[in-house]
Amino acid sequence: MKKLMLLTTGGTIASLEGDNGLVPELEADEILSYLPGLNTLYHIETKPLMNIDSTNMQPEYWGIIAKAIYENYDNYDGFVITHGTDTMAYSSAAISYMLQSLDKPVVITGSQIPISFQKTDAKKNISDAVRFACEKIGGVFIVFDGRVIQGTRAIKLRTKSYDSFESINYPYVASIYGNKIEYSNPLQTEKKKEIKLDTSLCTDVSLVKLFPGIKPEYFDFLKEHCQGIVVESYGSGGIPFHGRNILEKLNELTESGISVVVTTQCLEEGEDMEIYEVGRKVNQNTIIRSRNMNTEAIVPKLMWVLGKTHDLKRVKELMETPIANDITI
Ligand SMILES: NC(=O)C[C@H](N)C(=O)O
Repeated sequence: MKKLMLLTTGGTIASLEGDNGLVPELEADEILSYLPGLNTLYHIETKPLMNIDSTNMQPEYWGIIAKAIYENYDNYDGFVITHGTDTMAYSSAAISYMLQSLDKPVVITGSQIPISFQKTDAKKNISDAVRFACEKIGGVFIVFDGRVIQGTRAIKLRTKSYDSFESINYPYVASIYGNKIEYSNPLQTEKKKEIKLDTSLCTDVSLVKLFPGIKPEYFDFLKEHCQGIVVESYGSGGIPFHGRNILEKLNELTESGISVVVTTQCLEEGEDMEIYEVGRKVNQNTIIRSRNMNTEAIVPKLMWVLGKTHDLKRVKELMETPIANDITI
């Protein structure tokens, strides 16, 4: 019988109706009690870590989750984390950076409807997550509505539907049909690896979504408060220089030692700053290219990289190096 650890952090899945809306209340064992059959198939031990709506997730809590897995790694065949959906994609990416060289599955799941409700997606999602946590595959994954998504590639696309999560610029790792798992690509045999934990972060990071008319002065404020800035530009990755000159501001930021990553507001296909003048004018030697990473991965990756170095060249190198399948071009 496979031995798994269930770590709980809160979210809708653990919520009850309170006087003021849904609040995470259920403890790990209470969640499992809704799925009595699971204990006959798997040996599951529980570890409650926190009980929060994931809207309240903080970067420091990612480290708590990663450490808990690291400390228990040798004693289990796989790990399941229950988590709210709102910031699940950020957490799955962050844990993918903090915990590397995994040769066992770390599976994050949650639900759109509490497990305590009559009609709920929670039971299916936990059953699927537990099933996938028994696989011989290493890495961090989100399992939701029968889809297995690489931890660095997920976004929450829908606020209410069961198929809330999508995999961006990367195929689903697998699909789950009851007890059957269908992989999108043949599984590579995993070599025994030495798990690595690195939870250091610099949280002085900002995310800016460009819009026509955005004030350059906004970046003066960020210069005083940030070590790293992610700019969600438009389309293939251009930065405006007419009228309100944002390009000039980004150059000022990098000159003062701040790391600037350019990505795109388009969800699919990533940036390609080679195509247009508005992209080519961006200084490719200093500005960090995000290629086809998604924002939910770029933000925690930048915090994680800045936790190691503030040297602009080194930050650029690390950010542009694929980790846990986060970049494929
Ligand atoms: N479906 C959910 O889990 C949403 C909830 N607000 C959370 O992220 O914790």
